[in-house]
Amino acid sequence: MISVEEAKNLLNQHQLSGKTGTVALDESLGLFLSADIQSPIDIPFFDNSAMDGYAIRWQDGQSSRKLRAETKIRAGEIGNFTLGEDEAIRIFTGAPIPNGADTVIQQELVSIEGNLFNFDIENFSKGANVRKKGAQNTTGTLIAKKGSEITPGMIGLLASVGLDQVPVYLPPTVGIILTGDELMEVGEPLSFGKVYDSNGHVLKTYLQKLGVKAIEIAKSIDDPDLLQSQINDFIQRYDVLIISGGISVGEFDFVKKGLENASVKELFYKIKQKPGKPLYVGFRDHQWIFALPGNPASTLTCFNQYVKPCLESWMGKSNTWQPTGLLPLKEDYRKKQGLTFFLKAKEQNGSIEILSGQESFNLISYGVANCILEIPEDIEFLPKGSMVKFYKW
Ligand SMILES: Nc1nc2c(c(=O)[nH]1)N[C@H]1C(S)=C(S)[C@@H](COP(=O)(O)OP(=O)(O)OC[C@H]3O[C@@H](n4cnc5c(N)ncnc54)[C@H](O)[C@@H]3O)O[C@H]1N2
Ligand code: MOO
Repeated sequence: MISVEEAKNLLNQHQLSGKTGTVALDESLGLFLSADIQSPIDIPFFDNSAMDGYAIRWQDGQSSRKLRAETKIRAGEIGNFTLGEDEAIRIFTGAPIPNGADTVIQQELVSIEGNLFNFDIENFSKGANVRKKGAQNTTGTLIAKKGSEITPGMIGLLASVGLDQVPVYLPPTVGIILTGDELMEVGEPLSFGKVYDSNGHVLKTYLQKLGVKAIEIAKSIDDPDLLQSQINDFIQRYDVLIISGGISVGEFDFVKKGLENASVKELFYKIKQKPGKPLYVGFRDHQWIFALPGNPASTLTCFNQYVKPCLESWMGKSNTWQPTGLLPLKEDYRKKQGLTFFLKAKEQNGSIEILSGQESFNLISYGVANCILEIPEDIEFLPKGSMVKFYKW
């Protein structure tokens, strides 16, 4: 059995990265850029007004001038206007500045008497309220770096320069096999001896949260031949194979043998941790294979701690093994030495509360947990206030 640290080091050294490609801008949220982005155009594309008001020529140097009443320049205007000497032209936010003008006086700060436009010149400087062409970026400027996460803000930036397709690291395709004769689908009345499948729902939705779209789930009864044919089939068709359950030492745990038969190379099996001790990770060519212990808390914890960082690095994210941070414990904590404990916890107001209901079958604490806490193998007691590593979902 290896330690948590050894397992994470092995995975980190064996990183697999995904293919690159392009996706539609609106499909790119949460993915990572696979190339630097240079702006194809100047933004703003033309000098335009930052206010509803009046465009003037500063050099006229007067606080009173003729209002050219027949002209109004709106946003979207494509006409070409020129400001005469000692003139002011009505203009609206986003509209192109007329030739000859260089300043906009905001409408609340002017007075109009008949055809005469007046303002207090002391309140303005040359260039006021004009958004200059290229002020955001000029053509060819590096606006986003390779490896950056595509956030809603990044999508706004890329849209502002007109990109409809975005170069990204493509997410892996994932096949999930859920093992166990006892599994029933949610929505049906539960029978004696059975359990609702929760792992399938956790894995599918957690993968979706990470940006994985191509997901297929198969259920397998505890029959070695059926399991073998499902493993063989999924391993041909998916970048990543995740199996839930059947990886322990019971008579009906056929997963490890099935993976060996499919030429999967074992990276490790069993970690000194609770929950999730019998975690198995293997690989084949450019594929990850994760066999997660079936207990629900073990599946979720192993996904958060091991599968998620591997898939995030596949998708171009960096530093995926870092904890979210360190925070002080709200109460004393005691455990046995020898295993790293991952605990469901709640981070709130700068401290960490360990929740009750930590058993491997018990999902109650997961309903309120917003992070997983790591207590190292050699620790027996941590007094209140001790700094601990935590990992957000
Ligand atoms: N003799 C030993 N027995 C066990 C050991 C051990 O070291 N020696 N390890 C225990 C630990 S720790 C874990 S974790 C489990 C892992 O077992 P498996 O990966 O083989 O998982 P299963 O036996 O198939 O299932 C375990 C448990 O989880 C429930 N389950 C399974 N799949 C689902 C699902 N999709 N949704 C909800 N619940 C699921 C299943 O009904 C079992 O109760 O082994 C221990 N045993
Ligand atoms: O480690 Mo098992 O994952 O305790 O239930």
